[in-house]
Amino acid sequence: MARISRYYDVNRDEDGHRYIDVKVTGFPLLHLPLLNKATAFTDGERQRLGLEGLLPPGVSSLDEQKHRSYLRFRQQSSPLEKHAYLRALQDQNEILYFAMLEDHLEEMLPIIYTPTVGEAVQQFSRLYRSPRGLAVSTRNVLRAPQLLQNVHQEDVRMIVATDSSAILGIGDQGFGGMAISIGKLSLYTVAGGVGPDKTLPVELDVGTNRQDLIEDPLYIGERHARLTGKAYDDFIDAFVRAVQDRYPKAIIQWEDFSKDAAFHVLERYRKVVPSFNDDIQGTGAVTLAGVLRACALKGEALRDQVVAIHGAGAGGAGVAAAIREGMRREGLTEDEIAARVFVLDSRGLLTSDRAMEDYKRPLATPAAVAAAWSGKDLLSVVREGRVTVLLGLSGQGGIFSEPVVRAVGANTERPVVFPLSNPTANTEALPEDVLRWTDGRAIVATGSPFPDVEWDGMNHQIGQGNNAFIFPGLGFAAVLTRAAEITDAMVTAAAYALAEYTAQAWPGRTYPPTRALRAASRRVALRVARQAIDDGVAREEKVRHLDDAGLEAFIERRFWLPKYLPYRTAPGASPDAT
Ligand SMILES: NC(=O)c1ccc[n+]([C@@H]2O[C@H](COP(=O)([O-])OP(=O)(O)OC[C@H]3O[C@@H](n4cnc5c(N)ncnc54)[C@H](O)[C@@H]3O)[C@@H](O)[C@H]2O)c1
Ligand SMILES: O=C(O)C[C@H](O)C(=O)O
Ligand SMILES: [Mn+2]
Repeated sequence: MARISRYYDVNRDEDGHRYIDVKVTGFPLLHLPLLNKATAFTDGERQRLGLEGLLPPGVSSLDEQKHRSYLRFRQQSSPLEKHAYLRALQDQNEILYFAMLEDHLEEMLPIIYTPTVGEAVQQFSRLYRSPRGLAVSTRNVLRAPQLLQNVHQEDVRMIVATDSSAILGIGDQGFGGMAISIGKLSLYTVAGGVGPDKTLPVELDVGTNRQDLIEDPLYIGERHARLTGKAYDDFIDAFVRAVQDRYPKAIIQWEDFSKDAAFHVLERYRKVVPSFNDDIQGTGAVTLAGVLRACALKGEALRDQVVAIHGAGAGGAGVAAAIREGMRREGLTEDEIAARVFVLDSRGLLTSDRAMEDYKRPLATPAAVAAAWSGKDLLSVVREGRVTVLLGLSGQGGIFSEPVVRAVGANTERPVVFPLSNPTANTEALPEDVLRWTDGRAIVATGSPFPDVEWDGMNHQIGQGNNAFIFPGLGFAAVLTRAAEITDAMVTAAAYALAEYTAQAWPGRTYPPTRALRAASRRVALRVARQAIDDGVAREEKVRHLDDAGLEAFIERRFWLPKYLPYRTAPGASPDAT
């Protein structure tokens, strides 16, 4: 039936129940993370699969295994130790890993994902224990088709690929960026319903410009400067072509490419292979959603706001484009928008009379708008532009200083301040400072998780404005509809879906709590799938004529859940043969 892996398939018995046809038995079976049930193998399975004597005699249920693993998790002494523990569990038994994650999502999300994943990236060579995903590097990219053949999965649908040139706000990380691809894909499974057998994390190791990494004897990546220009393009071309040959149904998420490469790679491939850039598009959508919610909490419209975006890289430019689109939908003209959305890079406000990279041009403020201002730095822009919404995507920890935040607070009763840079140390301002400097009037959301803030007897929930609320649902919808392309309208639909879900389920908040990530992702998936159908890019026949209820049921049925299935050996397979 479904071709899943070189090592197993999933079939249905006479009664329609799913079971796994294993082609591997004995010791190797206990070392394949997608197949290993460990102590949950039943006595019958142990006898049939050549496992007798290889496991302790006690047979555990998944619940008992979860309990045991959770106790061990709690004994780890630091977030990084916890991360390493969960990664090791993932590499031993993926069903158990995801089952536990599902039960403790809010507690474990900051461990497998932002912020701890940032540390895991930096320590990758030191933490490295076992292989996961695909490492394409300058030494093997010419054999990319063969590398893809070496992957055991037969039907990969979701790929997260990074060249590690701009990981979170911590820059070039060489091979360590693989931890980000792995972490994002865990969210695809736990929040987005994409089975782990359908996911593939990829590191595109084009080198690193970090001399300290190149000289570190423990570093496990390529030890040379990054490829640039044609050599870089040839590298990515070879990867994309090999993916298309082996996995024609795969969607690619480009992750943490530094600004120029981010835009270049997105534009070069988005019509070639269904793909999107998470930092540009996912971040744009999640920020638009949160700002729409903040406006609703203020009792105002987006079109009434003046927005400053600090940081003009992949994230900042994506956010600017999304906010502009939101204002367009509320009826503002291009000229009106240009006078309401200000983008700053490290040299200050982008104005049309200034030198800047091409991708920034469409975001520049007409020179006339700011001609009379006393300065083009952040404080001047906030004051003289009368900014009411301040968004941080510069990766510069603490750059939203007290005067800047107070200045936003002087322009509006409810200032909206979102320091969105990750990880925690790169946050532009601490939520409690923002609330203190605005006498508790600010609406605050951050990219990394922060606890609630008590101010003047009031509890302020700090929303997590992180693209984790967008990409799992966006990618899942693209997978389910077999989208030929990920259109801008699909990304925008994701933003409005998140805002709609939050308004209904969590009315007082900018973003849902992370324990609701799965429910939020389902809504995102539903709206994005609808948009894919409306845009004519859905290649999956089965979804094209479904109404919303039908589409929702389709998504629900396909949402992967961590459960052990019974095992049979394929006809002809004998114990210990592979
Ligand atoms: N919350 C989220 O979901 C989310 C998503 C994407 C990115 N981010 C964060 O945004 C930050 C930037 O990421 P990126 O992918 O855009 O990186 P990038 O390398 O593409 O861009 C960084 C940009 O920061 C700006 N910058 C640097 N120093 C500055 C300064 N002193 N003043 C003003 N601007 C300055 C520059 O314009 C630069 O282009 C990171 O910290 C990242 O974690 C958050
Ligand atoms: O990885 C995250 O937490 C969000 C975002 O993609 C980032 O680069 O910061
Ligand atoms: Mn990112």
